[in-house]
Amino acid sequence: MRVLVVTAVPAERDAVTRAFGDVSEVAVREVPGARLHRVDAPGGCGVVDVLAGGAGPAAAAASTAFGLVSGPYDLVVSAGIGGGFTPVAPVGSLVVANGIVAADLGAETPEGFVPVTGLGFGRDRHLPPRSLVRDVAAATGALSGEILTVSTVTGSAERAAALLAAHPRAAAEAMEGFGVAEAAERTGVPVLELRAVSNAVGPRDRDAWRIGDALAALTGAFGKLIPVLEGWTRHERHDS
Ligand SMILES: O=C(O)c1cccc(C(=O)CC[C@H]2O[C@@H](n3cnc4c(=O)[nH]cnc43)[C@H](O)[C@@H]2O)c1
Repeated sequence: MRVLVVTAVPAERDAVTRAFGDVSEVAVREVPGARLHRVDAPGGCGVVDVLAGGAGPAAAAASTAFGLVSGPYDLVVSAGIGGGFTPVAPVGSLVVANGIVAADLGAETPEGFVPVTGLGFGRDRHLPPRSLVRDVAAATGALSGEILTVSTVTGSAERAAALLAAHPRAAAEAMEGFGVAEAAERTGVPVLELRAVSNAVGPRDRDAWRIGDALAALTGAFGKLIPVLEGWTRHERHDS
């Protein structure tokens, strides 16, 4: 099993690698355009490469594309902290995406926001494998829902309400998932997005972000994830 995990910042990357042991013992591999932190999956069942690719969908897409060069990979995971929509995804909870949605990719019109698909081109969502989402949710306790990819962190109740009106199945928002998925899709590699909720989506209150708790939840989730990913890549990848 070979998995590429893409986070935004080094603190998130280290929260992932910490699930596999001492961060100081992680092997660093430089590949053109990306720096991979490689850990051995428990039980000798493969490798997990973790990449802090930068914030936002463009940085995420570019760094994922470079990271994929060192493949082949069975799966790409967009992971990190994120904002949770209240009351579905409270601070400290985990969300696994059953849809990775580009929430602000489109056009404003007199009738409201229209996604690129409504304009007749592009795509505005990627769908992770259903059986994998189900198994990851069961193993980690994550709830499954749509995770919105936004270029601007939501900072008002009005914007949160508008996003929910446009995407009623949204559970969380973050800034990289759609970019990671766009790169993965171009090489035919399945994608997953997993977020630990650090803050509520709504009026900006940076002091209320529980980043440490969310990073700890991310570490805990990855500790439970590997047997699921290993089973899925071995048995189910081709029929889900
Ligand atoms: O300051 C720190 O110590 C620190 C440690 C880890 C991560 C951070 C970040 O700021 C990560 C930025 C990353 O987080 C996602 N995120 C988190 N909350 C939201 C949100 O409400 N709306 C959108 N994105 C969110 C996002 O993917 C950022 O790239 C800081």
